[in-house]
Amino acid sequence: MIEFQSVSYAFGDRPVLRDISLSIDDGEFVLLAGANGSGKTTLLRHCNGLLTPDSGSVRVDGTPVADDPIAARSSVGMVFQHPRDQFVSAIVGADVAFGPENLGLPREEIDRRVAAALEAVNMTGREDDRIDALSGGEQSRVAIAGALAMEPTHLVLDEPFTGLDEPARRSVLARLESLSAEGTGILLATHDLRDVLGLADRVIAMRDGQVAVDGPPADALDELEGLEVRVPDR
Ligand SMILES: Nc1ncnc2c1ncn2[C@@H]1O[C@H](COP(=O)(O)OP(=O)(O)OP(=O)(O)O)[C@@H](O)[C@H]1O
Repeated sequence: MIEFQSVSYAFGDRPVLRDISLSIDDGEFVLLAGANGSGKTTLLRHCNGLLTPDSGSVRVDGTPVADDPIAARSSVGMVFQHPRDQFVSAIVGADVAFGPENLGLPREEIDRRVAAALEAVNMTGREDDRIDALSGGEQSRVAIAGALAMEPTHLVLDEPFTGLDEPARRSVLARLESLSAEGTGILLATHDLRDVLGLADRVIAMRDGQVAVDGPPADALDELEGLEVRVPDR
């Protein structure tokens, strides 16, 4: 479980998160919506200690992130908006294998995870490709594969579908759905709820650093008006 307790955070004198309290259960599939600048990325970056609250606390599986950021980083997989900053290797297979290798897993388990993660993003057989020769969408897919290969307890994704083509998007969505069914908590920030709403257990929408909407998709839809979120036609 990821728990935010009265979390506030400011960049300089600009408050960006204001007294956020919420928890994401294991296996829960949660969409995080809200206008540009409403605080979604800032909230996500608190989940594994990349940012530390000015007040309040964030706990992962009961342990305050501030007490054990390394544990939080291995339990919470993150996929960021700008994957270029996320790569540690020049080659696809080596990059995706990096996290599992750091966990000290046996070679065959690493190979299994890399193959499964690349399959989930429709990049089977691309292990030897150079990352700098990939398109932006392909790089995003490698970044997602890197997080999947860690098989984290929680997965946090910031606009993961930007630049992905339709088959890749469908494949990633299917993988997220099965991970959620297997018990992985998923927190996915998006402006566009159209494809993902059917998979979600819950929608949280932010406005000016606060939680404006929090509920099951069917209830949340009515409340999203005015929050600059694209919703399915009804
Ligand atoms: N490094 C930073 N330094 C100063 N201000 C920042 C920084 N990062 C974000 N902010 C400000 O914090 C506010 C919230 O930003 P955040 O990126 O969390 O919003 P968001 O909801 O993820 O937006 P988007 O939908 O555009 O990704 C914005 O006003 C932004 O300008």
